[in-house]
Amino acid sequence: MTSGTTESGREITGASIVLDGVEKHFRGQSEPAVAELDLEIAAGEVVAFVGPSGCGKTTTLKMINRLIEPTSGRILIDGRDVTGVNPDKLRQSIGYVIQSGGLFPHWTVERNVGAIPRILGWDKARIAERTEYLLELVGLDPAEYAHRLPKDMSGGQQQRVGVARALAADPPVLLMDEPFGAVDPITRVRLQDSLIEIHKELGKTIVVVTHDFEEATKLGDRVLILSKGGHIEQFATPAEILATPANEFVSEFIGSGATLAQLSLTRVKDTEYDPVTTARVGESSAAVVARARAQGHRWVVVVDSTGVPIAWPSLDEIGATDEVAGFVDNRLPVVAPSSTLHDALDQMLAASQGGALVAVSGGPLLGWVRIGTIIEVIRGQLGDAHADEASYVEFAEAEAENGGAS
Ligand SMILES: Nc1ncnc2c1ncn2[C@@H]1O[C@H](COP(=O)(O)OP(=O)(O)OP(=O)(O)O)[C@@H](O)[C@H]1O
Repeated sequence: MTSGTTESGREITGASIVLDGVEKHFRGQSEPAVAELDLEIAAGEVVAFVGPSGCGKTTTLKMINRLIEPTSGRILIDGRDVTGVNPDKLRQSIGYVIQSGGLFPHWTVERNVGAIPRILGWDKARIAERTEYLLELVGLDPAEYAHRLPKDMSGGQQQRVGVARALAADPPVLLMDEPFGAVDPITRVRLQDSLIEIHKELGKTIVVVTHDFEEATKLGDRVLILSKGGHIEQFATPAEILATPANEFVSEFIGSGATLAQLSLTRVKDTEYDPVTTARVGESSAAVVARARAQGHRWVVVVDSTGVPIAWPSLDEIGATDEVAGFVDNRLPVVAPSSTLHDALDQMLAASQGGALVAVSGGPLLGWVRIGTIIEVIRGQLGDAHADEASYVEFAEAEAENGGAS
């Protein structure tokens, strides 16, 4: 395992992955699914594989943990050739997450997460401690979820358990095959944000296969664009790919998604937040209104006992009852600092609000970001070179004027 720190000072616990002339020729097929692929992924890096259907993304991913045996070539993890290693042993050291979660439906969450540590012979106390840590890491309260069955959880929650399970034995590498492909768009954004947080915390090497170029630009430090036969068209940072597509294939592939992907290059944390007045359920409404007025705020954010925002009422709405009500607004636009500007705009427009609250998942409320702030950033990004995209800005501005919390 490689040690050291990233630019942000985080410890790298991931391992490098090298594919050296790797090829997969399925029996009965005239062409190889993946031909002579050379690829180097640095320790602690997140790499997203994208490309048209059938280009060999999944085959390449599954060769890394040898769920698919390469026909030829070498695969090195942390410098060690793993093509001759016992595949079961190898898979215990590489986390793997698939689209549907792949959980055992009749096992509790706790049992699912502890599956590999049990095979590795960990004692019960160590497994219990690790499970609790991991459930918290993926944003699930252990007290509430450890004893649940996957069938009694939402798709997004099951995916969180899938990630916890994949990380159970602290593998240096995490492979993910369309991990968020089967959940609704809002859950998808939250799961992406959680993955970014987890990566920041753990510094693993992550390889993620996705159909969605925008998701690739959001998650990947670098994006690998493949064409048929696992041919590399471009392997570069999202910004590089958008600024200088390597060839016509890449330009066409990113084509209509390019504008949205531009918005994905800037994160909410790169913009300015405005402060909010918060209120607790049951507090005196008059005191809350006075506090908000003193700050010049026309809205307050009601938070639950753990500090998680639950509603964003106006002062008139707050003043309608003596005490702050515990109403939970299920459409509340909340984004994480790692969310992209595109995620933030989506949330605002879906909620018909002129802003979105910024909160670390399950953590403190940091403030709110105005649609106007985002529009300014987009304007700067698009510049004059993309005058036609101005219509998107106008659309967003019109939405902002039509109402919401700005
Ligand atoms: N088990 C198999 N036997 C024979 N051919 C296979 C097998 N698995 C994949 N292939 C073929 O290999 C090629 C690459 O498939 P692969 O699943 O890796 O593509 P992909 O890029 O992940 O596609 P998608 O985005 O549709 O999942 C395809 O032509 C596919 O039909």
